Formats: sequence, structure tokens, C-alpha cells
Amino acid sequence: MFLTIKNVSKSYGKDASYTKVLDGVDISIASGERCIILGPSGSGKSTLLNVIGGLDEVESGEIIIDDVDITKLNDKKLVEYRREYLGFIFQFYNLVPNLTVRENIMVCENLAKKPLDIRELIKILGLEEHQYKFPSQLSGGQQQRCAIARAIIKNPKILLCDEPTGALDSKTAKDILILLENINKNYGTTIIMVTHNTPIKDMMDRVIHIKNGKISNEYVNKAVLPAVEIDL
Ligand SMILES: Nc1ncnc2c1ncn2[C@@H]1O[C@H](COP(=O)(O)OP(=O)(O)OP(=O)(O)O)[C@@H](O)[C@H]1O
Repeated sequence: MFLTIKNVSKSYGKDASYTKVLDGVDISIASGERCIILGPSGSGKSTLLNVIGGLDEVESGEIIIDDVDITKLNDKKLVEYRREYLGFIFQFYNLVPNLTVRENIMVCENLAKKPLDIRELIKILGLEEHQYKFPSQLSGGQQQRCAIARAIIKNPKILLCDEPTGALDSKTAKDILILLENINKNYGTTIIMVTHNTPIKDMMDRVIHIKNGKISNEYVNKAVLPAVEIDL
């Protein structure tokens, strides 16, 4: 498998404040797969995404990507891994406010070994007419499209999405899902998404439910719906 999470555990705090957040999590994800992680609030979804993203350390277990256990990497190697393999999208865009849309994307383009063509990406994401605007001059959906462009410009193998549609109305959310579907098709990007928006599961290949830090249910979707047919 391309990405294998083996017996990963993590906890926070000590004594009375001790919380086991991830408890022996095992997941395997193929390259180019679209995977959704669902679960109640506080079940450990974001923590799981953060450990895959190397933003948070595991307590025990392994996270193996292309045969490399990233939990064993030193800081320098971890930065390289993030740079080469990962793109992140969050609920609240996290754009640099005093840079234009194009400049926000260029910051990440400059860090990449083999970036995608910025003009093509701006076009695919429908940002041509907005590229010289600042984030404060954009709607939420436009800001999220810019955040996607910024995450994708370096052509990462894995796109980690934490509630990417959480701040958007249902029409704009669907537009974003269609874009993510296109990116997965065009570039073969593996997508791992955490969300409370359950209907999104119907457009994903692998569905994982997490409860109290454990996988409570996991299956591969037999009939995946196109994003345009998702009823949000
Ligand atoms: N830095 C931290 N220090 C202490 N506890 C933490 C920390 N980060 C997360 N937690 C705890 O870990 C648990 C899981 O948090 P996490 O954010 O992964 O859940 P989640 O499933 O993503 O929740 P939500 O759907 O509400 O975003 C929660 O009980 C949370 O309070």
C-alpha cells in the first residue's frame, strides 16, 4: 500500500487530564484513493490527519509512506517529506492577507521541486479574474479555491483536507468538491478528508469511521457517485 498507518496511538495530558486520542489505529490507503474520515466531535479525526501530515508526533506505531516510516524521520527530513508529499487545506483557508491570490500560490510554487503550471492551475480553479485580488476581496469559496491552488501547485502526492467545506454554503461546497474530484482525476492526488459533512462519503473510495480514537467501521465504496450528484 502507498500509505500504511500501523497501530498508531497518541494521548494528551497526564493523570486526571489524560486522554487517549488515537488508540491503535490501522489504515491502508492506495495511491490516488479518495478517503473520508468521519466521526463525532472529539473522536480524534483532526489528530489523525495531523499525525499523517507530520504536524503532530505519534506516541507509538508507524506511518509508512512509499516505504518510509515518517515517525522515524528527523526534523529536516520531515520538512522535506511535507514539502514533497503533502498539501494541506483547512476550513478557514489560512491565506497570507497581504499577498494577492497569485502571490499566495507563488509562495508555494517557489518551494516546489517540480511545480505544476501556475497559469493552468489558476484556470482550472476558476481564479483567472481574481488572481490580482487580496484574500479580503474574495468570497469564502474563492478563498478556498485559492487555498486549494496553493496546496496543489507543488503537485503533492497526498492532499490532506480538514473540513474543507465547513465554512461554505451547500452550493459553494459542492463546487469545491467538484474541484477536488477534478484534481484527483487530473493529477492522481491521494485525498484524505476529515469532515462532519456525512453525504460527502458517497463520492469517496474509502470510508473510515472513527470513535473514541479507534476505527469503528471501514469500507470501500462499491458505487462512487460523482461530486455533482452529492446531496449536501
Ligand atoms: N493539543 C492538545 N492538547 C490536549 N488535548 C488535545 C489537544 N488536541 C486535541 N486534544 C483532544 O483530543 C481529542 C480529539 O481531538 P480532535 O481535534 O482530533 O477531534 P476531532 O474528531 O477532529 O473533533 P472535531 O470534529 O470537533 O474537530 C479531543 O478530546 C481534544 O480535546
